[in-house]
Amino acid sequence: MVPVILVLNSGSSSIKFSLYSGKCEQLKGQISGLGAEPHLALVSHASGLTIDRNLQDDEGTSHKTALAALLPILERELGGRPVDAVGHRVVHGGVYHTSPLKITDTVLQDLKALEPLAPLHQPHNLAGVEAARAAFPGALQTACFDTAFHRKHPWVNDTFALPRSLYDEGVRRYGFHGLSYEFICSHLKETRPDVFRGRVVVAHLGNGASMCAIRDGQSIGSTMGFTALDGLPMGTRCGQLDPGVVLYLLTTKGMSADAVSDLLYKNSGLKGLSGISQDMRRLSESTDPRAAEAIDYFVFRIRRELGAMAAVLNGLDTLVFTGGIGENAALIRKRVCAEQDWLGMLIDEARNKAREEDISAATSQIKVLVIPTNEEEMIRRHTETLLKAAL
Ligand SMILES: Nc1ncnc2c1ncn2[C@@H]1O[C@H](COP(=O)(O)OP(=O)(O)O)[C@@H](O)[C@H]1O
Ligand SMILES: CC(=O)OP(=O)(O)O
Ligand SMILES: [Mg+2]
Repeated sequence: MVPVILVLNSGSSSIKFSLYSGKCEQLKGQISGLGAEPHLALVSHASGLTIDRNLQDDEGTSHKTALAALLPILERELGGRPVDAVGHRVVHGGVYHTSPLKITDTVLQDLKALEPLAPLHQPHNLAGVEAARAAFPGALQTACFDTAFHRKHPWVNDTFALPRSLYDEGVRRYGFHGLSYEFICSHLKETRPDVFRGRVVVAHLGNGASMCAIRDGQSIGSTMGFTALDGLPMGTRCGQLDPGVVLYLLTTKGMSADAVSDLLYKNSGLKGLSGISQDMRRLSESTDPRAAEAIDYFVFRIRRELGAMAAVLNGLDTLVFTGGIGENAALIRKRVCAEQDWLGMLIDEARNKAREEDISAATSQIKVLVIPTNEEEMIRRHTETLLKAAL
């Protein structure tokens, strides 16, 4: 029998979901704007059902209520067919979870303990697990980790220069967006094996944003660290920060730990710098100079990290853009790739605007690609493997 697999990717303000019959995607959608302007968009390739509507107040207040609104729709779509497995994106797997696994009560407890290290994601990921366990009690539940892809990166990229005891207790540079990087690698391996074997930097630029240096499909290093706060500035997260700033906020300004956490996770990044929005589309359309400055900083940090990664990789063969901004914002791609003569990197304006997969100019020494990521498909593959192993 072809297995039915549901994938849930619960993010900071959204729930992305896909329903598969075997390898075939049957339905895909997302609930966005949770807690603000919740919206449900869904397309079923199987039944032709499309939904594109705002959620009612009581449906969109939290991840839990949104899932409760979604589940009857999925059940109708399934028409009585049981769900064999539910695959979940779990952002933080800590030191020990280095590959996808079946969720048991013990695993769930373990993952809950990591909530403080990913407060924007982990509680929502696990709320998704609990909702799915209640709705589909017979189904295998799996956790697929954002951190797993990076666990074999070199020690120099895994550690901070802190006393060893902290490393030993798990204060490490984990790195995130691993399911996205894994998907990009599998796409490259299949369609461009020469590129796959080379020196690759992937820029996953979405509401959360990070970059990863990759060789032979292996993570060499990434911009995110112990938490998903580090590295590039994001929609609402600060990115790289002198830890002295945190000490200043706590001591001189007397802020509470919760207030500092809110500041760094929810009110910094593009939102904090612009004072307007966390949304790149809105900032790009704005004439406010603060919006332009927020974008300047975003682009500056990407270029800086690209230089650092090219140095670590001893050169660069390919740059890949992905994520909501990487896939859709031609102007950001153009600005990241402008004046990169030292790298010999040049993009073709027309191809960039048309969002072709290969946007490099004919004379460019570096390939520049735009590849839509698919974290849900990666979770499906892992879940299918675990399902087969469980039979
Ligand atoms: N056409 C576009 N131009 C610029 N930014 C865009 C465009 N489409 C989407 N984005 C941006 O992509 C970001 C969301 O990326 P996404 O990867 O979907 O986020 P998440 O991290 O929540 O999965 C938002 O900042 C949004 O404004
Ligand atoms: C890890 C992370 O930042 O995820 P997202 O991009 O979904 O916010
Ligand atoms: Mg994302």
